[in-house]
Amino acid sequence: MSYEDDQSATYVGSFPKGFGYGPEEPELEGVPSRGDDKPRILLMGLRRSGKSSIQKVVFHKVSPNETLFLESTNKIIKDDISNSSFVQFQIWDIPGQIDFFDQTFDSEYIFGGCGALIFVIDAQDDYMEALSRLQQAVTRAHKINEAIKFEVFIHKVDGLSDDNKIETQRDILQRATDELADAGMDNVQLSFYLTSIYDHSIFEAFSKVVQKLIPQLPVLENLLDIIISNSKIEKAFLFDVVSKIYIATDSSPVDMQCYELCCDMIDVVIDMSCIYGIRDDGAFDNESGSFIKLNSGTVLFLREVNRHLALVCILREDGCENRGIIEYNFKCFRNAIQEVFVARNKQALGRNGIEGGDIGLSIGSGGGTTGDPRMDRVVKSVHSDDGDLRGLNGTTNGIGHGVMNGMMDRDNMD
Ligand SMILES: Nc1nc2c(ncn2[C@@H]2O[C@H](COP(=O)(O)OP(=O)(O)OP(=O)(O)O)[C@@H](O)[C@H]2O)c(=O)[nH]1
Repeated sequence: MSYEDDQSATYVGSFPKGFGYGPEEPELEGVPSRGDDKPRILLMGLRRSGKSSIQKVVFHKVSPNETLFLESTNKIIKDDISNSSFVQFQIWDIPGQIDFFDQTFDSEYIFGGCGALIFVIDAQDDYMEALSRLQQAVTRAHKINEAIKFEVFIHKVDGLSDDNKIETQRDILQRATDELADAGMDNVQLSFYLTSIYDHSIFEAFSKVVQKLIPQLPVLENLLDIIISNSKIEKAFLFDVVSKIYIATDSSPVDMQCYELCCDMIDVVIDMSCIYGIRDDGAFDNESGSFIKLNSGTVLFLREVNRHLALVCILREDGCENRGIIEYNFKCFRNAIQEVFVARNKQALGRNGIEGGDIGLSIGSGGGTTGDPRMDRVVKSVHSDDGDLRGLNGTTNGIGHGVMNGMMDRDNMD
């Protein structure tokens, strides 16, 4: 068994040249590349279950139909996904025929540095063999590395009716947990997802897998909660633009249609930028953004956070009467994200500056401080009794920022 890097997997298929997973954004300069110590995601499952297709569709913009004739993988393919600071990992595509008990399979090495193991089960096929392989893989991997997150993709569900999907998921979940219990591993948690490369389900599932590997997730979620509550936004996603996986969202539940709408918005903006953008490499720059009103009374708002990250929000038309406040709050949000990057970089460099953990703690504690003074400046848009829109300084911690308050106060402006 050879462990070669797949050179062909380092560019982004149909995306404009220069807008792939290129070098990290400038703010990461100086941070040593962590290479093999990046979180590793293993893609496992029987042959032809769809592992390579998933990887190609999600991270290399291959269209689902192009996967129809993919050749079977016969060696471990490593794919380095080094995008924004929050999206950095390796995906290892493990061939379906691999034997975990073979001496050439270095399970200590493979499972040892693994953050998540995705096991793909073909829901259109008989899955009994897949379930026994799943149990073998989980048992082996858990013995070596108890921290691994186990994610089961019940895949190719596009071929099943809605009732059949639910029934298949219930059956697989039941059997998989029973088998693990029989093997004395009932303490191991498996997460199940219904997926298909022919719709957004695979992106949604991958989003959730990747989020579990982002240590700053609670911080990001909190920042999103703050911006939505202060800007009359209904739902906000922080997207990795290239893959269209969302690396964080606010704490309200995710509705699949909203997610799809936001993905479509990214496509529209990228397409427009590529066609009419002034830069040769098209796509995103720090002025990228868009405000789209739909005839349903919904408004989509997209702003670039950095070269690979975008904030995409959904709001009601009456919630964007004062767009200035939203734009202003977005700037606070962008600065806050920037500070999270800085903290992360400092951590990566092992310096004793701001520590990412500290930020996470102070936000997560709900004690009122965001841990990030810039986010405390978020301006809250509220309707006063007389119907006026007023800008108030952030109520997240009660820390006053008189200047900002004065700037955004509608009465003062009048
Ligand atoms: N209907 C349907 N077909 C899929 C889906 N995902 C993958 N396929 C098809 O499944 C077949 C096998 O996909 P691969 O990605 O090569 O499978 P693999 O698991 O990597 O296979 P090995 O390399 O042999 O381990 C291809 O013809 C894909 O087009 C899906 O979501 N729905």
